[in-house]
Amino acid sequence: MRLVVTGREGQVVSSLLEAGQLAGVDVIAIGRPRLDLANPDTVIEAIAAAKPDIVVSAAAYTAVDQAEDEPDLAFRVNAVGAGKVAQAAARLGVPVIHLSTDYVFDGSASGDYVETDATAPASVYGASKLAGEQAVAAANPRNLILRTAWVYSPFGKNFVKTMLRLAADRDEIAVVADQWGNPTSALDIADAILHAAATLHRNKDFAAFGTYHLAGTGETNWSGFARHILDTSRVSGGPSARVRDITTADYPTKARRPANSRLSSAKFASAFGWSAPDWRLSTQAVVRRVLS
Ligand SMILES: NC(=O)C1=CN([C@@H]2O[C@H](COP(=O)(O)OP(=O)(O)OC[C@H]3O[C@@H](n4cnc5c(N)ncnc54)[C@H](O)[C@@H]3O)[C@@H](O)[C@H]2O)C=CC1
Repeated sequence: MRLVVTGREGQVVSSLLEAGQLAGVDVIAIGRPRLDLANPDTVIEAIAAAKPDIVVSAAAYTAVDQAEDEPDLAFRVNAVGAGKVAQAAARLGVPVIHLSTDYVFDGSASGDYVETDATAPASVYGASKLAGEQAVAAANPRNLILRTAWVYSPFGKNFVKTMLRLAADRDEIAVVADQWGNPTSALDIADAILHAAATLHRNKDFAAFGTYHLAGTGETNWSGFARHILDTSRVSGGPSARVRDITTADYPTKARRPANSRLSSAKFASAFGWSAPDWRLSTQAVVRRVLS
C-alpha cells in the first residue's frame, strides 16, 4: 500500500512518515514548492506523479489567529487547495483521507459533538476548514473526512512543547480553564490513518465513506492539559511550573475558540475497530519523547 500525504513537516505528516516506516507501509510526503495548496494548479500533477493507492490530505493553513487577517489565503489553502487534492485522488480512482477540525463547531453544545451535529464555525480558520470538507466531499465520493482536535506531537509547534519551553524559565504559567476538548496525539492520528487506509485498501467494496470524529479518549480543559504535561515532566526530571487557571476573557485572542469542542469518536471506533488511548497516556509518551 502506498500512501501519498500532502505537506512535508507538519505534525501529522511527520507522524505518518514515522508510523509508515515502522509498519512497512510506503508513505510519500509532498509539499511546497512541488505541491503548493495556495497554488492549486500544482496539486493534480504532483499527486499523480507520486502514484498513490490512497491520498492523505494533511497539509493545511493552521495559524488560527493569523487566519483572521488572511482569510483569502486561508480559504485558498484549506478550501480550494483541499478540494484539488480530493479531485486529484478522484482522477486516479483512489480514495482521499482528509483531516478537518473541531473548530467547525461553535462550542455551544453541552455534550460531545457527533458527526451529524450542525456546524457553525466561530473563526475564519474553522470556516475555511468547513469549506474544505465540502470541497473534498464534492470532488471525491470516496472520502473519509476525519475531524480531529487539540493536536500535539514530538514534531513542529504545539501546546506540549510550548508548556515545556515556558516551564523552563517561569515559576507559574496562566492557562485558560474554560475551554474543553480532547487532546489528540498526532502519533495516534497516524496510527488511526494507517488503520483506516488498510481497511479501504483491503476492502474494495468499502461503502462507509463520509465524516468521522477522531480524537483522544477522555476530556479536559487547557489548564488540566497543562498540569498533566508539567506533572509528567517533573517526575521525568524535566522542567515544571505552577499552573494558574484563567478564563478566555483574561486571554483575548484574535480568533474566537469554542468553549466546548469535545468530539465523540464512537463512529470511527465502530467502523474501523480503532480508538485512541486515554489522552493522559498519549500525553505522557510525547512529553517523555520531547524531554529525551
Ligand atoms: N494542530 C491542531 O491542533 C489541529 C489540526 N487539525 C488539522 O489536522 C491537519 C494536520 O495538522 P498539523 O499536522 O497539526 O498541522 P501543522 O501546522 O503541523 O502542519 C501543516 C502542514 O501543512 C503544510 N502547508 C501549509 N501551507 C501549505 C501550502 N500552501 N501548500 C502545501 N503545504 C502547506 C505545512 O508546511 C505543514 O507541513 C490539518 O488539516 C489541520 O487543519 C485539526 C484540528 C486541530
